Amino acid sequence: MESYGSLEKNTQGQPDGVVSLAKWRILNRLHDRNETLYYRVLIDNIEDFAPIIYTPTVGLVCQNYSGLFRRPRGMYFSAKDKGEMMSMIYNWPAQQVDMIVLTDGSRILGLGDLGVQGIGIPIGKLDMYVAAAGFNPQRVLPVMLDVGTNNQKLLEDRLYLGLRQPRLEGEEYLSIVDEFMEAVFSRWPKAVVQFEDFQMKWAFETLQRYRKRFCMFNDDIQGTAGVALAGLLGTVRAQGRPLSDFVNQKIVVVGAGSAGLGVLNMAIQAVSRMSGDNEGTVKNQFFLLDKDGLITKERRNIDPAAAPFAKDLKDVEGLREGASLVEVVKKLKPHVLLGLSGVGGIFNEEVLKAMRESDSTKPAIFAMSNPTMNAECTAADAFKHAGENIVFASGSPFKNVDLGNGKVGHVNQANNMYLFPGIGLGTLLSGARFITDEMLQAAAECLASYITDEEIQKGKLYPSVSSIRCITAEVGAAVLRAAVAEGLAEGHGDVGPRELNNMSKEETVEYVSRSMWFPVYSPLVHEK
Ligand SMILES: NC(=O)C1=CN([C@@H]2O[C@H](COP(=O)(O)OP(=O)(O)OC[C@H]3O[C@@H](n4cnc5c(N)ncnc54)[C@H](O)[C@@H]3O)[C@@H](O)[C@H]2O)C=CC1
Ligand SMILES: CC(=O)C(=O)O
Ligand SMILES: [Mg+2]
Repeated sequence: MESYGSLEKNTQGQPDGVVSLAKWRILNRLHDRNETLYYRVLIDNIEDFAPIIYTPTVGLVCQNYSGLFRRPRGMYFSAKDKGEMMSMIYNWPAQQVDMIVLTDGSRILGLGDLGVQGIGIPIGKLDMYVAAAGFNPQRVLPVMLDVGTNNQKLLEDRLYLGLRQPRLEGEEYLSIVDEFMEAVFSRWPKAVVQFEDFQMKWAFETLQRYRKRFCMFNDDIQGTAGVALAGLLGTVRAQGRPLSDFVNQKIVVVGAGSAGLGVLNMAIQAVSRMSGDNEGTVKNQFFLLDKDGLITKERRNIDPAAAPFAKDLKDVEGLREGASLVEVVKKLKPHVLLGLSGVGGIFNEEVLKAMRESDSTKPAIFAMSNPTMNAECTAADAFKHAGENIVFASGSPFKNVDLGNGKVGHVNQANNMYLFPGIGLGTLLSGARFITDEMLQAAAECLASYITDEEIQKGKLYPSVSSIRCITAEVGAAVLRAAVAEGLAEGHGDVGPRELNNMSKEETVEYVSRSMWFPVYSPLVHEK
């Protein structure tokens, strides 16, 4: 910590990226040298270190990974390993693996295709699994599926570590993922696999293909959706309205990719539960834009995944197919503007100023894209242009904004890190063979109810990252109980389904907390 502190002192005035990378190097070296100590300092300083081992710095690390690479971490399965993956999995030295985070590097944060350099993301996510959910670091596995890259710059970079070929497509691609999944679950049938940062077409396709066969989820689609839903419910409370008023909120979602569509799907399920209406009739309050503007039924070649959310022109009077973001905001005066576009700065001054006319007493602005450069707007700009009355959340951390006269604009971090550790841990301890919508919904509802009315009044939608272990214990317990309620829990270790079933809510939280690994040095000589 002294070394870390003196680095901060000695690098004053240097560009942020240089300083953050230097910090990452210090932590990475410690990770390689002494795992126990690494996780202890991570847990004790999670609020300060999360921005280094996770977003935003992890994005910069991935962009430079081939140059930063010193020692291998995780496992790489390349297209050339076809037919060998079972042997490779059985060669992994750990007896038991509980949690795997898997990527193919095709959409790393908002940074696009980074090929095998994307391995930084599974490593960072699993660091959060250890820090937040107490997974034993000996039992987690970061995985890169190297199916090539379409990033020309990387293909030409002499330091690039991955296969120098265009990405596999179609059946060839799927056969690699199939082989990997079958190999993993034949050795570790009780493992949980998180799909992370796959480009949209494969994110949806693999989720559909595996979710009823294997214990897996897609964090960008499902984890993000739960965090966003919890934040959206918080904004209703922030307006002093009952939760049932959620059905009346006008919500503009910018970005029709895996994350944006995941959020819409989950939010619509929530509205239809609240209103008792079926999903077909509750879509009116949601508006979706992609790079070509407002998506309506007039859209040619509409993506099938976005089609259910396309607007009928008669329902958006005064707007046209492909209307720009500023046109949409001016016309609709939405309660919430939520960005998952990956495009930095698209909530520009004009758009933010238009939010001043919002129909909400407390308009909400969610700039959820990562890393910081890709955020739809900065926190300072949001409070400056949209007004001091807003609630604000971003995917990567920003400092709270000084509004003068002792007033502070609170910055929330709307990031799936609030949920994925609990989804993974709750699922593992439940022993469920797959992850259902009900389990994910329980996770989102748990997070939404974690925050008090008093905190909401201060503009807080999510609890502090420093209490991430407590949050994860609650979320994990909620997921576990949902699995029990659905009759899916088969138990874990010595704790069988009957015991799980008999646990009260408090006992379940206690059980989840007790199951968390904590970094202490294990004695080399045991007491006699
Ligand atoms: N805060 C969080 O927890 C999470 C944040 N994200 C972030 O969300 C972003 C998007 O992720 P995915 O949905 O997986 O990507 P994606 O590539 O599947 O989708 C991006 C979408 O944005 C749209 N888009 C591009 N330019 C646009 C523009 N100028 N105006 C409006 N829409 C535009 C595209 O048409 C596409 O629909 C990334 O930056 C990622 O880091 C993703 C998951 C979780
Ligand atoms: C946070 C995250 O999963 C993403 O930006 O992709
Ligand atoms: Mg992601």
